[in-house]
Amino acid sequence: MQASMPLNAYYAIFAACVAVILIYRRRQRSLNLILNMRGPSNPSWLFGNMRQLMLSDNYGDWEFEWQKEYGPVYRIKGCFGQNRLVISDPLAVKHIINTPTFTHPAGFLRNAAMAFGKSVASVQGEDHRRIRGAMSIGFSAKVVRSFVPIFIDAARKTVREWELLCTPGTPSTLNVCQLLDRATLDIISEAALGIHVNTVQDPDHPLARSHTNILAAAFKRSSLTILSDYLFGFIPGFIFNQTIHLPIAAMRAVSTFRRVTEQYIKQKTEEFQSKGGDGDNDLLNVIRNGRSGTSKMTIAELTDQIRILLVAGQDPTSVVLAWSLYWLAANPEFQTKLRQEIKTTTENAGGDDLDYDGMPLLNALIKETLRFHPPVPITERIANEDSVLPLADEMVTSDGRHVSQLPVKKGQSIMVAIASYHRLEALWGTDAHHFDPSRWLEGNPCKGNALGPYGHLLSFLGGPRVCLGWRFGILEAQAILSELVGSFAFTLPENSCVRSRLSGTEGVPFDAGVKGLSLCLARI
Ligand code: HEM
Repeated sequence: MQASMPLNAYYAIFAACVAVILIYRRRQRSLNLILNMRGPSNPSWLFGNMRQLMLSDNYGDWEFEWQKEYGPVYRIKGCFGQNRLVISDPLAVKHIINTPTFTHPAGFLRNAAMAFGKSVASVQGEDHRRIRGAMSIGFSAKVVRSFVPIFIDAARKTVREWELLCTPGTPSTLNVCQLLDRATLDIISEAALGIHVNTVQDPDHPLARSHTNILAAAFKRSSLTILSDYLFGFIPGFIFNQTIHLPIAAMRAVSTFRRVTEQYIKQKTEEFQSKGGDGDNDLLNVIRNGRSGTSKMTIAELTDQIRILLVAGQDPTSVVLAWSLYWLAANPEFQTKLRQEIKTTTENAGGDDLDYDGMPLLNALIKETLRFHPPVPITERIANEDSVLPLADEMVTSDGRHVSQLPVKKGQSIMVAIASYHRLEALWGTDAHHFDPSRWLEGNPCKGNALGPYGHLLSFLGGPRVCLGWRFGILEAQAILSELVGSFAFTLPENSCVRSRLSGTEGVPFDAGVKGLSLCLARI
């Protein structure tokens, strides 16, 4: 016979169980700092805060407000309730970009591998060190300087095309992005491969068409791409690799780009061999001839590197040029002074190469543009093992604790907030949210240590995966802007309504809701 327990005892046991669960969960919560971090409320279980972050009307609308409210380290929600960290704290960023524990997410690496092959952007560890080591010879200051005539030639062709499009004597409104995109594509095709595609004058070159299509496919941003970027990381590799055969525009664009680039590189290689190993001074040849021994790349590997250069080396520079022209149009006084600086420097050079680094206004404009509109405003990393992030400033948790370091678990997603880092008032001053190139005229305006290679900016990231082409991009922007600003006066059209929107990984200008930038041009 069963002994019966009084009802009160059941209630007592039930209450005790609930208390144990609550205490356990509370203890777990207090042990897992991420759950106790402050951050915005979650508007959707499916998308979390990702649509606010990635699809906002003006890049940073939400992110900069969150930073103001929660500081340089906070938690947002990703898809399906995932916890993500958003970090602009200088010490934590330095740790993340310099420590091999933190790598690109699997989805990014697979996408990059599918589009470009085994390129420097999609490999890790020893492979990355070897390929980067072999490529770096093509990006020394000396080699990059040898490309200046290519930069100037493309800029002058752009000037001529704009002249044809403008009505003589009156300012004409043009979408400047179209020709900036083509000029930067002409430059990278010639510098990387020695091929004159001349899309500034004829956009219908097969390489240009395949390039445009792959960018269009890769750079779409929507709720669907937010979900697919997240889910792709979970698909087994052998299934993911089959998606290339799907009959959709994006996959057709990838296959065509791979095929077309392969044809051109094969043709260049045959030329190179027929000349007994001698050839043009393009990156393909410089890198091919550069190293011996274990760091030497096979032809297949070289092909993959040229593919990534054609994309990574074109779009961000075009974005910097577009935003620079936008801010010049918005700041006529600065524009006039810059034009005078270009004129004086050109006269002093007397036909020799311009000393671009000796032009304070030009460099102030480029640095402020890179600060205010870093072409890559945010980049994701995953912790591949448990780790502890040091923090420059103490973080306050939602239960009021002050912590000076943040433990992160293996698998944690971290958004390195490049654009937010550039808006930290502690580093850049209380006017960090204002575009003001003059801040660069009296020494370096950043109150912290340099994390990246240029101007204390994070625009090129830093550490072992620092942008390979940062010198190339800066010199290209210097040369092209000198030509364009020396030839045209730029003003904003009436009712100009330009926003920065995320397209792929980049914050590009959108004018009245459409990708591009309309400016009024008048020939000087
Ligand atoms: C002003 C223009 C540019 C900006 C702001 C820029 C920015 C960046 C950033 C932020 C990264 C790191 C992305 C990440 O890890 O998430 C990167 C990587 C890279 N960039 Fe640039 N970039 C520019 C121009 C160029 C140019 C002109 C080239 C080549 C000619 C280039 C080639 C590369 C390559 C190959 C990588 C991958 C490096 C690696 O993973 O080791 N970039 N760039």
